[in-house]
Amino acid sequence: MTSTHNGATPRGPVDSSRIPRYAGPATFARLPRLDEVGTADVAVIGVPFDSGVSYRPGARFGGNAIREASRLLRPYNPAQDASPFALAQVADGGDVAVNPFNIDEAVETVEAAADDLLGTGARLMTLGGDHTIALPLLRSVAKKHGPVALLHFDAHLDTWDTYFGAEYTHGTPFRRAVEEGILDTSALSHVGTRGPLYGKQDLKDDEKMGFGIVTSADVYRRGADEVADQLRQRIGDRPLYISIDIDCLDPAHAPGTGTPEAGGMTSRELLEILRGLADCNLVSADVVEVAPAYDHAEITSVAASHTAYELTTIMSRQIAKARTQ
Ligand SMILES: N=C(N)NCCCC(=O)O
Ligand SMILES: [Zn+2]
Ligand SMILES: [Zn+2]
Repeated sequence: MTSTHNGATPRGPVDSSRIPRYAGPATFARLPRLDEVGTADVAVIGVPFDSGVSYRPGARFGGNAIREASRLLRPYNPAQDASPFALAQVADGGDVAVNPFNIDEAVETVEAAADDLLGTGARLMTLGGDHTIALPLLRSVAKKHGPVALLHFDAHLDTWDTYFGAEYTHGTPFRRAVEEGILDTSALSHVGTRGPLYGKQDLKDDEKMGFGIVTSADVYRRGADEVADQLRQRIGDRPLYISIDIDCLDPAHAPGTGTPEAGGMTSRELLEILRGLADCNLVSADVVEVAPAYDHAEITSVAASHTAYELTTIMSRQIAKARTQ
């Protein structure tokens, strides 16, 4: 049996063969709460914040919708041949209580919460929230690891400058992050990019910041395996942060989001690309922009819960591997 960093056997999810999976309060994958286990190797947290959006609001409800949709996740992940919740202690740290009326303060609160959790040795699996929250999360991760490689799955670049004069919005986190020097600009990629822009300059600015782009059409034409291989080569063994805007998926696969764009990836393509990155040094990740009010039959939150499950599995495998070295 594997042990956690404090030597204990990981406490896993509620046993769904004894307690029906639809019963009781929803934590991610029916895992224990962080306060029930003390510390965790991977802390799943929610950030109920959507004051940075440019179009439809509602991502403040995303974290809890993902938790609800994650009740059906099972403990063994055949795609990565791993039992993520036995390899490492994964626990649900609840929500960060962020100010909905003051974006600057909310950004500070998220950074401080991430500092606290990363300080305990945990990696973070954050459930958003709008994409604004990636900036404070990256700040915190960079304090620990130095500038990190970034894989950004999104229909949008999110490297725009300001909206209505505001610097911290869901369309601007990665420009701020590059300006602050918290990203390793030799390993930055957008995946799933598509849709109309404000002008051609958007792409030129983005390229100058160091980003490579794998469009949604590239994924379709070249296939998930080839894309994952190329990304893996670019990332190497650098500390990696993965930020997943659920609108990287086609609206057919993720209707419940704030700024939908036609022509996106399938959930199968996204999951397969992630599985192809299983050996990368994933230090933390987020899944954001799930807006349940626009969802149908939990299509979006089911896709998001499986996405977070793959990311959590990658981290748990890495943690277990590091322990045996
Ligand atoms: N991060 C997300 N989802 N969207 C950014 C879109 C910014 C815009 O409306 O131009
Ligand atoms: Zn987006
Ligand atoms: Zn985004």
